Parts: sequence; structure tokens; C-alpha cells
Amino acid sequence: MLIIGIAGGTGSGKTTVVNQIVQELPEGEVTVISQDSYYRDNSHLSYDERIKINFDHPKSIDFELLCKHLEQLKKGETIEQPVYSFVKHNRTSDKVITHPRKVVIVEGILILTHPEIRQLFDIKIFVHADSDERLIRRLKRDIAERGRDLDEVLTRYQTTLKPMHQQFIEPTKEYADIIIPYNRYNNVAIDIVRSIINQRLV
Ligand SMILES: Nc1ncnc2c1ncn2[C@@H]1O[C@H](COP(=O)(O)OP(=O)(O)O)[C@@H](O)[C@H]1O
Ligand SMILES: Nc1ccn([C@@H]2O[C@H](COP(=O)(O)O)[C@@H](O)[C@H]2O)c(=O)n1
Repeated sequence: MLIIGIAGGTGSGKTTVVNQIVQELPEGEVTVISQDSYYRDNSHLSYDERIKINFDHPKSIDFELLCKHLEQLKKGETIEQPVYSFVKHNRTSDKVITHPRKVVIVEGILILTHPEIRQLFDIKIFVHADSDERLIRRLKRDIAERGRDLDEVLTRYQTTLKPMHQQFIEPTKEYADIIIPYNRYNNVAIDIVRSIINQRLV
């Protein structure tokens, strides 16, 4: 099994990169795990309490469960991935049955901050886009897809996204084997990653 970790700031294009990589790989050979699915279960908190959580701090992620699941997949076991709702700011009661595959891609803003999880990755990738580009993309995406408004995204950006990015996410670039510049769509970089994966699949 090949486990690839793809980190990068919010809006850098991680999900887009993963989708591009997966698109042309043989179906049934690859599985994708998003760090977002592993936000902690906060059912004990009210909605008003949950919206105050700093979702860009490593403590917000259930890394213990993510680590356990990756180790299970590595051993050839099937896992039940949690499902997260950005609208409810909480896990739902659903689960996604995930089988081990030849390639497992894990993507998320904070995945390279965790030493044990870093060790599980065969290839570590960091997707880079400038902060103004990321903010613009985040604004458009969160308003279109995650039920946010302009003021909410901008306030969160100033209070948590920017400081957490500087403190926790940007420093993990040093762990990356490959840094993908993604201020624009970068098909050359995607082709390189795909060919590395294809070599392992034969
Ligand atoms: N290179 C790019 N140029 C313009 N828009 C992009 C680019 N990459 C991603 N996007 C858009 O920006 C938004 C955030 O991208 P996404 O892949 O979800 O980022 P991330 O997963 O890193 O938060 C999405 O709406 C996506 O379509
Ligand atoms: N309830 C939540 C939980 C997380 N977020 C934000 O999601 C971002 C990470 O996801 P990306 O797809 O952008 O990598 C992170 O920056 C959190 O602030 C949220 O808005 N609401």
C-alpha cells in the first residue's frame, strides 16, 4: 500500500489536486480520506458553542482515530469513516465503509503536524497558493457550498485562519517531499504525482 499525505492551507486546492490525481487512475485502486471527516465529535456542545470552536487548531482534529484508521487500512482491514457536516459544525451519525486500496490519499490542512501520521506517509505533498488567492477561493467556496456569509468568512479568517496557518500549517511545508505551486491549475505537477503512483501500481 502507498499512503500519500496532501497538506496545504485552506483554499490552496488540495481537494482539487486530489480529484485531478484520482480522475485518471484505475478505479478501485485508490481511496481518499479527508482530514475534515475527523473533526472531533462535539455533540455534547450546543450549536452556539460549536461555532466558536477554532477549527484550524490541531486540537480540533481526532488524530487518534485517523491514525488508528490508517494503521487498520495498512493491515488490510476495512474502516468506518465518520462523516462531517460543515453546516451543523459536527459529525453526523453516518459512516462511510472504506476498504483498503493499493493507494490511500489523505488530505487536510493539518495532517503534516502530527508526527505519527507523518511517519505513515510514503509521500508527503504540500499544495501552495498565496494567501490572497486562498482567501478569495475560500470566500467563494464557503458561500456557495458551506452555507457561510461574507462577514463570517472574513471574521474567521482574521481571528483564526490566518494565525493558525502561520503557526501550524505553513511550518509543515518543511516536511514535504513535493511542493505543488497552485496559484494556477498545475497539470504538469499533477502528471508527475500520477506517474509516481502509476509506477507503484504496476
Ligand atoms: N488553481 C485554482 N484556480 C482557481 N480556483 C481554484 C484552483 N484550485 C481550486 N480552486 C477552487 O478554489 C476552491 C477551494 O479549492 P479546494 O480544492 O476546495 O481547496 P482546499 O481543499 O485546499 O481547501 C474550490 O472552489 C476550487 O474549485
Ligand atoms: N465546522 C467547520 C469545520 C471546519 N471549517 C473550516 O474548514 C477548513 C478546512 O477545510 P478545507 O477544505 O478548506 O481544507 C478549515 O480552515 C476550517 O476553518 C469550517 O469552516 N467549519
